[in-house]
Amino acid sequence: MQLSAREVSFCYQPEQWLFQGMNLVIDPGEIVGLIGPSGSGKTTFCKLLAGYETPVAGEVYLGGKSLSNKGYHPVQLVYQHPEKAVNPHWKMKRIVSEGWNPDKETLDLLGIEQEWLERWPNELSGGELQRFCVARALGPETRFLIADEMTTMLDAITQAQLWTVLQNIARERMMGMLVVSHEKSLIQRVCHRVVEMKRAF
Ligand SMILES: Nc1ncnc2c1ncn2[C@@H]1O[C@H](COP(=O)(O)OP(=O)(O)OP(=O)(O)O)[C@@H](O)[C@H]1O
Repeated sequence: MQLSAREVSFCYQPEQWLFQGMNLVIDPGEIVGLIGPSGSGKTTFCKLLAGYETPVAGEVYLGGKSLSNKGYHPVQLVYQHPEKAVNPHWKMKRIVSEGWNPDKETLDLLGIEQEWLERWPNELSGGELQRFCVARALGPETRFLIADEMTTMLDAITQAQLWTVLQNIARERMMGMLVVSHEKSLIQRVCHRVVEMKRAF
């Protein structure tokens, strides 16, 4: 099952195009890097792939079909700020189980300690919280993971751990990934190929 953007164009204001005619195909198990200047629309493109925004022109397909917003979304997005991606009024146990019930093996792989499940989001570090956001996104129905500056705020050890786990999962499950980062070394290390987003203006 491929994830593909075909001739996708997007603008927040009429006629003020952020990008036009963007094409991208990601194969199962493939890890693609997305780079480009600040403000070129990388995050917006990620949101289109994950179904958070709808293209103004063109279309995003998953397995040849238009994206559906019903049920568990097979394209999951994890972004830079985990604290903005969780409900502060829920304990971690409930947050991590929003889309599926992560098994102990997945939690262990991501270095999530059982005791953290009983905590509130503000009782965890950014790195600990991001591990939960990754676990939440890795349901068995996830076919593609969109990682938008996912480890930018984390220390080097946590970064390395998370990427090693995700590379293994991508290979074992044939899960495709799009990795957005300004860090060239990370992109080179993790991705099979790189595409560049250019400003439309
Ligand atoms: N909801 C919104 N409404 C209006 N404009 C927006 C909205 N979200 C983003 N923008 C604008 O769209 C442009 C692209 O933003 P986006 O976050 O997609 O870029 P980016 O390439 O991911 O940038 P960075 O590398 O700095 O994270 C920016 O100029 C931004 O101000």
